[in-house]
Amino acid sequence: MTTQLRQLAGQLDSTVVALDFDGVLAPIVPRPENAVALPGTVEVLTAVAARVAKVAIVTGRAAADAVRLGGLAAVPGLTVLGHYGLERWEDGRLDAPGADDGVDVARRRVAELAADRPGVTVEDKGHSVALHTRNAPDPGAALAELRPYADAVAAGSGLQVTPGRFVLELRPVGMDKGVAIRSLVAETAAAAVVYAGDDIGDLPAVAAVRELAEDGVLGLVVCSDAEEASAELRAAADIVVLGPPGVQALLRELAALS
Ligand SMILES: O=P(O)(O)OC[C@H]1O[C@H](O[C@H]2O[C@H](CO)[C@@H](O)[C@H](O)[C@H]2O)[C@H](O)[C@@H](O)[C@@H]1O
Repeated sequence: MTTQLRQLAGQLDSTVVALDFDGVLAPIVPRPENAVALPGTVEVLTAVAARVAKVAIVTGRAAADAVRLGGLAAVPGLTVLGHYGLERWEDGRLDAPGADDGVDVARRRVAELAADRPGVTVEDKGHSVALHTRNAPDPGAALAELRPYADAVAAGSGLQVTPGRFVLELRPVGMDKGVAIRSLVAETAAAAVVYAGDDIGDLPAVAAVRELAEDGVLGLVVCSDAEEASAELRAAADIVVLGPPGVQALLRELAALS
């Protein structure tokens, strides 16, 4: 048994378990549309959901995409917060905001940026657009070269840039995974929260877990590690496991906690 998990014994029924999708439940693959949750994900999430106050997926993906790619509709009581918390999916029902004019502007500019850069692709997520460089000849160099252009497009369209694993996301301001975590804890009146992530976009969730601890909410941060995982998140984590298989093993331990 992972030592840190023992702290949750006796209060699992007032614990929120919140998990990122890509790199945490789903192994990273070259093309976003081909990502799928690791086999066994639905089963382990179902087992955890039966023990805790709430299991939630908090993702940069559109909520419906994460549900579809993960087969997550089969998990009873699951909440999926998409677009870093802008969207909420529950029981097959999706609450989402209206279209953002800034995203419409950015969509056109981002397509122009990708057009003359080999291997750079655009993921249009509706409420945000992402520039992916994983398939460029030098993904890191392409990301660095594109960053100032993405910043300028975001500034001109009232959006923010969230960098990630060979990706630059242009998305509305005002929402992040920290806001999402605080809402989940408040609405469940949770005494403990576990958050698992791997990337820069997860850092606000880590900050929220630490702030909640000051109010007496027990917090555990899990890093789903990989060479490209956020070094800051790895350093801040209470538990470091190796990628989605490591996360799944940890969730199995959590579900079996007595
Ligand atoms: O918050 P998350 O659930 O971690 O989502 C973050 C972004 O993940 C996806 O991109 C990443 O995964 C892709 C599939 O494995 C990979 O090809 C890409 O290089 C990664 O950056 C997703 O495509 C984005 O929309 C998410 O925001």
